Amino acid sequence: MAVAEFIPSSSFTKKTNVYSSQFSYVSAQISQKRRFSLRPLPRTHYSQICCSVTSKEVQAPTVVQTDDPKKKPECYGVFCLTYDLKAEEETKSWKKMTTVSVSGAAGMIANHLPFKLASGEVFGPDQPIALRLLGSERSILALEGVAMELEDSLYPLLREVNIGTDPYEVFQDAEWALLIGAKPRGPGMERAGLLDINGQIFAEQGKALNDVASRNVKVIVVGNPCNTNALICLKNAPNIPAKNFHALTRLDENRAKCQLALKAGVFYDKVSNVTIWGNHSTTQVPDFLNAKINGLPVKEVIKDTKWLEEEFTEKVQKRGGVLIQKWGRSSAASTAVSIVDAIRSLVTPTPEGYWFSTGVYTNGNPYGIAEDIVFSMPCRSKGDGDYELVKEVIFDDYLRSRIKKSEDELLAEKRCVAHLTGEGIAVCDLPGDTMLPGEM
Ligand SMILES: NC(=O)C1=CN([C@@H]2O[C@H](COP(=O)(O)OP(=O)(O)OC[C@H]3O[C@@H](n4cnc5c(N)ncnc54)[C@H](OP(=O)(O)O)[C@@H]3O)[C@@H](O)[C@H]2O)C=CC1
Ligand SMILES: O=C([O-])CC(=O)C(=O)O
Repeated sequence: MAVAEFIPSSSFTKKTNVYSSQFSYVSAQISQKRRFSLRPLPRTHYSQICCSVTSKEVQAPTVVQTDDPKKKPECYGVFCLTYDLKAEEETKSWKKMTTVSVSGAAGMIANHLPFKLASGEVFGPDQPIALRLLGSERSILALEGVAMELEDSLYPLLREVNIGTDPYEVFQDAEWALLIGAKPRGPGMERAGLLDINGQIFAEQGKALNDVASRNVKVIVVGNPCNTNALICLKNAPNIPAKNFHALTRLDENRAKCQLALKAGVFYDKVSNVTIWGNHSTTQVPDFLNAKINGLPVKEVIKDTKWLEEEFTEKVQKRGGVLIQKWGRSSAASTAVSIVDAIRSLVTPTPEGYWFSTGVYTNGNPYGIAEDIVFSMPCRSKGDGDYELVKEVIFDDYLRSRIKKSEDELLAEKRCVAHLTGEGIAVCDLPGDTMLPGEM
């Protein structure tokens, strides 16, 4: 019985490909519901199954005979393979496969992210996933390399890997779209130029998502400038709820937690309720007024207000830039970790009294922030992929004035990309200090 056609590694005939034999083999077995292997077998058994494969067919694995019949009750053929039956039991409790599309999949962040997604640490140990990786003509070989490494990692939950260069193919039925690919900034580059070039990418990808992704796809925009790119993306995807689009500001939240922990002399798990308000730029506002350390307001633990308003705030705002100076490239591993955190926060119920930051579409927000932009705000989730805004936050003049600055910046960015959001002619009047973290 032919259940899978083996595609040799490195063989790509179409723009989007199921990558290599391992994955086509595994997915074909799922659809056939074969008794003997509903998921990749444990390492020790894997080669046994592989070796029984002819060029066109997957055949039943060779039955393992016991030397001493007394040791094992009578069994017949495939029923001797008790470990496989156990595997079937395990996979029975698995959820339906979820499809995750990742753009910029051959870049630095993607060096880390797909492996975390495949490991089960993001969506859970019972959530099989299909990974669809988007690259370009210039990165297709590197993307093949990513797929090979995924293959060699033997992740049981990773059931399919596709790579491709056409977002209309790679985003097909995506339930999660992690949009990382964007042109990096260069020295002397005008901000407006960056918005325009990267904006085009997100306009195109928004259209593709609109046409082919799941109607309830959750989109996390990472590529900078992520807030306005997320706005462009959602405006080009009118058939997907605007609420489903996020700009990644979780890295900023994590950075802020780290700085507060350092100052207070506590481990960072004691720091909570840190909101990043506004833009993922140097106008972002790490909120120390509502944040907590060991359940107490930060200001009761760190009494140095000058430090909080000046040093702390600036440190978080400019952390990306300082890192670029040290590393010679922008944060990649910690960004991947923060994407994991951002997804987990949406697929896990937020514990009572806590919240997390994410950049979301302003549409009836309770804080008086301008509508129709993507603004980072405090959110909670029931764990269903959706979120609600947190109402129990307080403001003072300092916080309000800082939030206003970030709001002004985002409104200016929005005017600058009006041609990409279908709102007329672009007018770029960006304030002078709208450099992205890391822009030098
Ligand atoms: N929101 C946040 O917290 C953070 C955001 N970022 C942003 O994430 C993005 C990706 O970062 P990182 O993975 O380190 O970057 P890399 O330069 O390593 O990879 C970026 C990828 O983007 C793709 N890309 C798409 N369009 C273009 C284009 N026009 N020119 C050049 N490359 C393009 C490229 O892949 P291909 O050739 O396949 O298209 C490239 O591999 C950047 O915009 C970065 O600023 C980074 C850190 C934190
Ligand atoms: O500035 C960059 O390109 C990377 C970035 O967003 C960050 O590290 O926060």
